[in-house]
Amino acid sequence: MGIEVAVEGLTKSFGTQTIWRDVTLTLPAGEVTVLLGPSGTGKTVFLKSLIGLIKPEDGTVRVDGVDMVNDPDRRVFRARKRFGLMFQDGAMFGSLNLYDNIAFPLREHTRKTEREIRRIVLEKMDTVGLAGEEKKVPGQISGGMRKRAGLARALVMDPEIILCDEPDSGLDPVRTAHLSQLLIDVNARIDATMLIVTHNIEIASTVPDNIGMLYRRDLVAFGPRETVIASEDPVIAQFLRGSPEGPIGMSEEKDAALLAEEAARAANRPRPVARPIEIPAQLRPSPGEPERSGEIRHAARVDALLPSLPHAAAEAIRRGRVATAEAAAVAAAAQQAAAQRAASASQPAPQPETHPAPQPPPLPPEFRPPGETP
Ligand SMILES: Nc1ncnc2c1ncn2[C@@H]1O[C@H](COP(=O)(O)OP(=O)(O)OP(=O)(O)O)[C@@H](O)[C@H]1O
Repeated sequence: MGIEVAVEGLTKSFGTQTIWRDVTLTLPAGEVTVLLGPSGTGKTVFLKSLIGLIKPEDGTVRVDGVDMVNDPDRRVFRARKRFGLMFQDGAMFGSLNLYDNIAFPLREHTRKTEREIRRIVLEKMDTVGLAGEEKKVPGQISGGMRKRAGLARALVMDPEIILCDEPDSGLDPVRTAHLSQLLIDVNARIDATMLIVTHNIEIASTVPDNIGMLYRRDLVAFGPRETVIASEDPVIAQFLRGSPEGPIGMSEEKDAALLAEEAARAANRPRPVARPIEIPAQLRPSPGEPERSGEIRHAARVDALLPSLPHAAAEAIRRGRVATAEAAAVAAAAQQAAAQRAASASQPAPQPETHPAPQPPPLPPEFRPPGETP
């Protein structure tokens, strides 16, 4: 089970350069959170601050009673073992094969026997789809495999919190989609609290329970994925659309002259037709994986927020949930059909059978379309 990470009033500078100030957020236990932000806004610095590798000047990061910013090194070092870290480049030792790279934290930080280490390493390599690749060295494998090896290494110490720094960097869209699914499956299996730093809008809109965004030295958004995607804030909307138009410029922020020029250009264009907000379905665990308990807790929090949201956002959340439930029903039907095919292939005389169509989970009353009864 994952544990909560509570960040309060965190401020970090290097010399005269303020990276971010007064950042307050909570990574809810067992949920997946994505941290977005233009390049150079200090996302990696934030990850390093959570594990006490970088010390902010102000604020606290509390992990089960330990303050990773202000407590003595001994306590911070012990608490750091509860984190699993997946670095951008995989951070593999080039001279060690994958097995030894993944075994490294166990040999370094535990007194486990080689037999126990072998069991754990092979299990984690299997989890990330690298079974049989133990002897390869990092130079012999693709970027996607290196990422998965990095994830396997992050998992060997049974972390309660997993931090992933740009897990998708350098990956093609198909491998990024596989990695997204893998992260969701890992979350379903071990219920760890996860924080993923990424620029990838597809990951941000379909993977996490929560989204945070850093911009101009502030945390400008933090909340459930649905409410952030439905936000009308121009910075968030521009980032999620990946559009050059808006307050975010080439060097993080645009100057006033450029913004005024853009506004004048926009005023001369016909107004675009307002489109309804769309909240994509969230990825679900693969068939055979457990349900994510983080997802259930997250849904309850979103329910509590609904009455305070603008009508359009609440409606978009309702449609998003219907889409997620429909996607789940389609996946369940496909799984059932595959199981039927497998069963009939092994039977000499298949019997025709009828099955009721899978039902999506019931929606809470405020999500039901008008006139629909449960
Ligand atoms: N140890 C350090 N000493 C001085 N400045 C640093 C240090 N580490 C990071 N910085 C500065 O902090 C700023 C934020 O860096 P960081 O790598 O956290 O940004 P980021 O949001 O992760 O960027 P990207 O999305 O491009 O990876 C940069 O200006 C960087 O130069």
